[in-house]
Amino acid sequence: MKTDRSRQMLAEANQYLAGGVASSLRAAMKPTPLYAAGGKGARVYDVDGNEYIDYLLAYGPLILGHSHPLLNEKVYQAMQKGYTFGLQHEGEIALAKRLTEILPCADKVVFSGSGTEAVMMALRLARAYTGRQKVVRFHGHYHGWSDAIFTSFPSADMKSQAAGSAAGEAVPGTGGQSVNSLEDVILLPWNEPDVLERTLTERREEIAAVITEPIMCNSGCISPREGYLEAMRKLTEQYGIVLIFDEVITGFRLGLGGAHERFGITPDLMTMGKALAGGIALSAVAGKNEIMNLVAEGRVDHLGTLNGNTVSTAAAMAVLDELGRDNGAAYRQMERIAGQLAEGIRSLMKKYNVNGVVNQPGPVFHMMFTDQQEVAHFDQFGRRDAAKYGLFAELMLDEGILLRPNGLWYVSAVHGDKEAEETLKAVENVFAKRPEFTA
Ligand SMILES: Cc1ncc(COP(=O)(O)O)c(C=O)c1O
Ligand SMILES: NCC(=O)CCC(=O)O
Repeated sequence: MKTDRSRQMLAEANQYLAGGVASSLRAAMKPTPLYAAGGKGARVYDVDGNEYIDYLLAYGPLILGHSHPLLNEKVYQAMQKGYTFGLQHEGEIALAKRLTEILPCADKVVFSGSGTEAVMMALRLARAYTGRQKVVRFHGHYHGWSDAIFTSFPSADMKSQAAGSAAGEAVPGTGGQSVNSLEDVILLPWNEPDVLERTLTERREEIAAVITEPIMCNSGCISPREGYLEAMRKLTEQYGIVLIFDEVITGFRLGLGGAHERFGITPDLMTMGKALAGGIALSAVAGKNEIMNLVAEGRVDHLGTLNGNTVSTAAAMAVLDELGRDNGAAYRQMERIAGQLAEGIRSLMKKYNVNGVVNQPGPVFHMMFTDQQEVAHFDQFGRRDAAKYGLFAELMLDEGILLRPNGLWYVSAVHGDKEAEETLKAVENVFAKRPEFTA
């Protein structure tokens, strides 16, 4: 695979763009960060003329794949009237109404630009609502890069998360983060009901919110243990603590109603982003009236110049139309293809004596190389062979498959049998050719 042009462009970018890439994670791609030339459907093309089946999907948003005709049409139509007004417009009412119809937890919503902002807003609402300061979050989860909650990127560096773990202390994850920013954050291991119960019971007077990914997609796509989220719901309710589901990944991906609909557990607040507008910047917080009305009452400020702009709201309506069509055909398709891939990879692991685990809760899954039988806890995720997976992702590029270097795969509604078949062939080629994967 040729990468000359991408390498040249990175060298040029480095002169003007700090770090060369637009989000720090992207620098990790081997053999070099790639430059996109375009994408169509499930495929993406780079500037060296390589074509890939895309499972990076822009880190999650491209749930309808690249350049989807309906999304293009609706965005173009919206642009003809104006990109954004700073005035109110019909599209934001339509989308807000639609979200309250499809999300079980949503009486009302507010719009913002990124998942990071949605999380900031949800935490603010929770503190205002309860009059308390502390927030419980968990090892291995990621809730955006704001000072208020950032503790390092889980798959990139486990150390800072582990450092304070015994004391429930969260440690700032990056240079420049206010050293006091996490004073109000209590960091706990996830999927441990006893630890949660003890902490919430002992510190209930101080805790405003518990924030969790309903499935730990950022670290191994680990599912909650039986009864864990139910216990979390029950305890938070009992102690008047706001339960926030961060559904920036799971929202619109595990189903139109996200993970909370799938699990039948209604959080007080939910954050969403990524897939919501199919690749155009838009995020939102949804929740129950009691909390969301703090905005209407002027007790919580919610701001953002581009919030609810015409282009992003039109894009989201198109995404929701397409995902809701034919009684959720898109979800059946994504589930089927993701299941086929996960099962196929597991059988190839067996066939070639490769030690590994694939956790596949839905159209997002995590593939790991490890000697362990299962990865059901963050500690087990920490023991996977991340470097080996990095090599695998690099070798898959040669086979025409674009993967996120950390093991997380996203499947879109336009990935079909042909893509799945080509992909499994590619996995087989890598396992067959390279002895380092065989146990
Ligand atoms: C669960 C979760 N929450 C929040 C975020 C932050 O979203 P964004 O990158 O749009 O700021 C992400 C991913 O980036 C995420 O995976
Ligand atoms: N799930 C976390 C991400 O996808 C982060 C993407 C980014 O900040 O570039």
